[in-house]
Amino acid sequence: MTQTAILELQQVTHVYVHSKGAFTAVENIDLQVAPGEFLALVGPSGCGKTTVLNLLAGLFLPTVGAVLLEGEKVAGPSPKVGYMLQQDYLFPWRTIQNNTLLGLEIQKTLQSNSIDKAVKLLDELGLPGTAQRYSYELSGGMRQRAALARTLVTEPQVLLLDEPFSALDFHIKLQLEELVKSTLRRLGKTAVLVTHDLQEAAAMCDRIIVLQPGPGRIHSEIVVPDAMRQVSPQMARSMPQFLEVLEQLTAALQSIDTEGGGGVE
Ligand SMILES: Nc1ncnc2c1ncn2[C@@H]1O[C@H](COP(=O)(O)OP(=O)(O)OP(=O)(O)O)[C@@H](O)[C@H]1O
Repeated sequence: MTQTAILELQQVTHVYVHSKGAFTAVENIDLQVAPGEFLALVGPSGCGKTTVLNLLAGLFLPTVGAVLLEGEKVAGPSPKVGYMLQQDYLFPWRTIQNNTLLGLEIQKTLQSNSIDKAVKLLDELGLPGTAQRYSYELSGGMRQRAALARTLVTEPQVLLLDEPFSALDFHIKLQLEELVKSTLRRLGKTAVLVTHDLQEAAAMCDRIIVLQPGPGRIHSEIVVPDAMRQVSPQMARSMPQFLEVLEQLTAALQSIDTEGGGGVE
């Protein structure tokens, strides 16, 4: 075990077993995520990005190998890990405040100050005055902000983000990239982002892991230059190093394509 890793995959292979047989989705994955690190997982469709995220979340256990959270073997979902998806999954019959409180209710950790905490978080995430409104009254970008509030209210150490911005308009997506990066940095969280958007990975993350399919393995990793990591995603997009990272990513995906590992998205 690497002492400094908050999350770790050790020689992880995952096989899905279904009625027609077994399918190896990912094989021999070794991966460490440092505390406070922002890691992106990219790669062609079907290379195992969501499988890796679900393994990190403890939603299922690896067929071979181990997943460690703070050095402890993961045996199921942990309150230390929050998960945010492309769809917001807000309940339409609950107010935004009560949607935000859902995680605390599930964890049975609701306290007298929980409502204040939820409302403060909604304010901080740019949703003042929405606590008593319903999700159908909000725009897609506002709903994803509410989903982020619901994920953060339980104070997870690690956030797993599975294409959380992919259903949004470009400029809303840029706004949320700014908000998520600045909020998670301020709170000192660790994050793993799955995305098909190479620009998003380059603008938001410290390190990018490129996976290749057939079965899913690590193809390469790209460390984002320090200068880009210190600034907002929007500023990172305007730096010359941004194009260099994109070129490296494109070359990695092209080489996977050439090797016949699957289509590049
Ligand atoms: N429950 C399951 N049962 C059987 N096979 C599965 C299951 N879930 C995923 N797979 C297969 O495992 C492989 C990896 O899937 P996964 O969803 O992790 O890939 P992905 O890189 O996230 O794909 P995408 O980019 O399209 O979302 C795919 O070939 C997929 O068909």
